Amino acid sequence: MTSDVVPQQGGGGIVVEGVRRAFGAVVAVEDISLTARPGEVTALIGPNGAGKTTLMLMLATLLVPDRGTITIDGVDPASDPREVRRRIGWMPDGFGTWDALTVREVLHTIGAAYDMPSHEARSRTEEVLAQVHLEDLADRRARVLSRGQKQRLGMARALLHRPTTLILDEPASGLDPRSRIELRDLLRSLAASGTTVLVSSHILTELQEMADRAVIVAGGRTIETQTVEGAAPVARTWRVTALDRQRLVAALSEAGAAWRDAGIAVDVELAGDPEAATLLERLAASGARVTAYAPLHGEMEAAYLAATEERR
Ligand SMILES: Nc1ncnc2c1ncn2[C@@H]1O[C@H](COP(=O)(O)OP(=O)(O)OP(=O)(O)O)[C@@H](O)[C@H]1O
Repeated sequence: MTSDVVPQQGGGGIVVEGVRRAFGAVVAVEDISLTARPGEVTALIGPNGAGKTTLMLMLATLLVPDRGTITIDGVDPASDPREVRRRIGWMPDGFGTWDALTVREVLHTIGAAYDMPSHEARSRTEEVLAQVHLEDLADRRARVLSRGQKQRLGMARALLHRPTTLILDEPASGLDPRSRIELRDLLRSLAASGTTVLVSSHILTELQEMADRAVIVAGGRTIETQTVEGAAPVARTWRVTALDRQRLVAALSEAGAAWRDAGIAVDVELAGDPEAATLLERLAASGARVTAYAPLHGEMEAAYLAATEERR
């Protein structure tokens, strides 16, 4: 094993087709298909128990599917787990570390596990410590790290061997606001340099800014895949406030808009952004003096709510 970036065979990225995995009578993943492309950040989102972690464990070679196929850079994790482990950086949701070692020693040990020559493991350790902003804590014992600091160490571990593919299960949980922004920027820059990034999270506002594509799963099945830019036409609620509420309500009724009271504001259901723009023009002309006009949920949140509504 070396630390060089591994050339991709054929179609790179992650391709999952019709995958199922049960634990006895519990079907954790029923039928999931998805593609995560090199150079993109793909968000894996879905309710608790949807099967996201189980799928990621299969991608990370730690579980074998009962049915369906998985390839990572064209390699099947079930038949060639060693090769897949060379290509992937895996950050589980909660992981143990060697508590007696320092942060730096943990990374040196990981480097050795990837058969990196010692000098290379050392220089690469310094690079990833800088990438995740852990330089100042490099000589602390891993056991005294805070939760967010442990998350950053997990990210450093995942990056150490320069994987082509990152599989990250809730990497932002426990991170403070600045660290979240830094993680987002890091993932974007890794994607820009050709890495395939698959990331699960429940924080949709954050994924909205980070991801190119979202795959929504529920009940162990893929229920929707969409590009983040393509998410805009979804129907969603817009919250409106105006200095003259009476005129606002009259103008909404005149426009035939479906609205309801929301305290000092009014919530309006609109089919998409073009309808929102047209309504805003009418409200401006009505003399209601609109002071705020914005969607209640981001595009990804709205798409998620719509896609998962009937499964509640
Ligand atoms: N080893 C196991 N044995 C039995 N059931 C399991 C096992 N692992 C997962 N499950 C079940 O499979 C389903 C999917 O779990 P999974 O952890 O993959 O969901 P998730 O989408 O990651 O959820 P969350 O968002 O809460 O992390 C759940 O109902 C869970 O209880």
